[in-house]
Formats: sequence, C-alpha cells, structure tokens
Amino acid sequence: MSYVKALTIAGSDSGGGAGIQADLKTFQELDVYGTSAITALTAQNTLGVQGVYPASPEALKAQISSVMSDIGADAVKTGMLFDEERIKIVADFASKEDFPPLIVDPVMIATSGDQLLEEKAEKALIKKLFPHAALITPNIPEAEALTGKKAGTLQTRKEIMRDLISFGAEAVLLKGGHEEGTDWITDILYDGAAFHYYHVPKLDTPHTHGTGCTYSAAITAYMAKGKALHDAVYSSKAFIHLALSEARSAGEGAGPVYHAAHRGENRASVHVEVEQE
Ligand SMILES: Nc1ncnc2c1ncn2[C@@H]1O[C@H](COP(=O)(O)OP(=O)(O)O)[C@@H](O)[C@H]1O
Ligand SMILES: Cc1ncc(COP(=O)(O)O)c(N)n1
Repeated sequence: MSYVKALTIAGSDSGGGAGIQADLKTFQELDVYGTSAITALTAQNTLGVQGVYPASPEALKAQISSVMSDIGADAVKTGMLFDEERIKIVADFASKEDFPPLIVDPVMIATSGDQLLEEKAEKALIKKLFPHAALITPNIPEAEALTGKKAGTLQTRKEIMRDLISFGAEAVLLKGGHEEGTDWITDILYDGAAFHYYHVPKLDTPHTHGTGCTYSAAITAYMAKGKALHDAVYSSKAFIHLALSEARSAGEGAGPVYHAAHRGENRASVHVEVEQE
C-alpha cells in the first residue's frame, strides 16, 4: 500500500503559519504525505517579512526532480514563486505529459503587505504557468492585478473570472476574504460552465496569517485523494473556515490559522449555490 502524496512548491515561512510550513501541516492533517520544493527562504513572523532569500534555480530544479523522479505526487501546488526564472522552472516540469493536477496559488503580497513575487513576473505567471493549472486561487487584489479590472460588483467579478480562465487554467477560485463592509464572505469557483458560490459568515478575527496557503493546500490534498474539484473546494472551505474560527495569537501580530481545528467537534456550515453559465 502506498501513501496519497502531494508536493508543495513554495516559500518557507520561518514563523510557521504560511508557505511550505502551512502546506505541510495541512497535508498531514488531511492524511496526505507531503513533500516540498523550496523557492525561497523568508525570515518572517506574525508582524511581517523581515527578509527574502531565494533558493538558487539549480536548487529548486533539483528538489522538484528528486521528489518527482522517486516519490511522485497525486497533486501539486505552488505558492510563493518569487520571480520569472523560478516560474519558468516550475512551468517546465508542469508541461510534462504525466504531471499531476496543478493548483496555482498566485501569491504576490503577504497579508502583512510584503512583496513575495516581483511585479514584472506577473506576466510569466499568466503565460507560462496558468495554462498548466487545474485551478488557480487568486484573492481579490491578486485577481485585480492579474486582469487590470476592479472587482467591485458581482458582474465585474464574473468578468474577471472569465478573463482569468481565458489565460488557460481549467478553473478559477476567486477568494472573497478581502471583501469590505459585508457580514458574509463569498468565494466563487468558475470552471467555464458554472459558477459555484460558497458563502460563510464573516469571522471577526485578526488571526488570518496563512489562510490562502492553508486553503489551497487543503484543496490540493483533497484532489490528491481523488475528490472532484467542486467537492475538494467545498471540503477545503469547511476546513479553512474552522481553522480561521479557532485561530489564536502566536506573536504580536496576525496569528496563524489553527490547522488542527477540524479534529474537534465543531463543524463549519458552508452555503453553496450553483449558477450555470
Ligand atoms: N474574516 C474572514 N471570515 C471568514 N472567512 C475568511 C475571512 N478572511 C478570509 N476568509 C477566507 O479565507 C480564505 C482565504 O481568503 P483570502 O483572505 O481572500 O486569501 P489570501 O489569504 O490569499 O489573501 C477564503 O476562503 C476566504 O473566504
Ligand atoms: C512564504 C510565504 N508564502 C506565502 C505567504 C502568504 O501568506 P498569507 O497571505 O496567507 O499570509 C507568506 N506570508 N509567506
């Protein structure tokens, strides 16, 4: 018998709440064997990013080769990719015929406001990596940066998602965590055929460090286990909502989500609506 396996290609967060650390914790919580290829080290805590130290291109290539040539993966996710050169390395692997489903979290700026992807690398993300993705998971500011459109209304959000799909990914999940002035938060999954809406009550917590990483890692884990995309998103939405609702402080700033929350008795209720294109 073999493990279900997932690979994360991302940056290391010394503070343990986001990046590679969040991904591996999430894989473990969901009973998936996690492997990693580190794109950059960050010196980081709950207050922000104090330093970024990219891994050499050779080191990145070698890590992915080592994992894929022996252990393999049932699904792969990307997080912080840092620059165009590293995006191209990942895209080269992802373009191989037997590469597993790829979930691309287009990490650009940390919750703390620190830059994790060079601005000029955004085009490479769109052109080189998105065409290989089973799913991309931008938050609202990332989706706006990638399309040059403002996500003010539902209509413009749908337009943005159509634009993002036109770059070549099979599906897009637009995360609503940055929505202001609402009591509800809605993430929208679009696969070119239907819009799936996932509504949850907005949580009043300052402890949101690592939400995006944890969410896309959960989706990757569920897809590695063979769930269909919308089921994987539904289960991951419940996982992240619970992890956020039980998040605590760790340092002086935004604390990390509580990856083990799903082990307890509490359950998250996620309201789903589906609308055909
Ligand atoms: N205050 C909140 N209450 C409930 N859900 C939230 C809250 N903030 C973020 N989320 C959820 O956490 C996940 C990550 O979203 P978001 O914060 O938009 O992305 P990122 O962490 O990449 O900036 C999404 O499912 C989003 O709906
Ligand atoms: C290494 C690394 N990767 C990604 C994020 C984004 O995390 P988030 O926006 O969820 O705080 C981060 N802060 N650090």
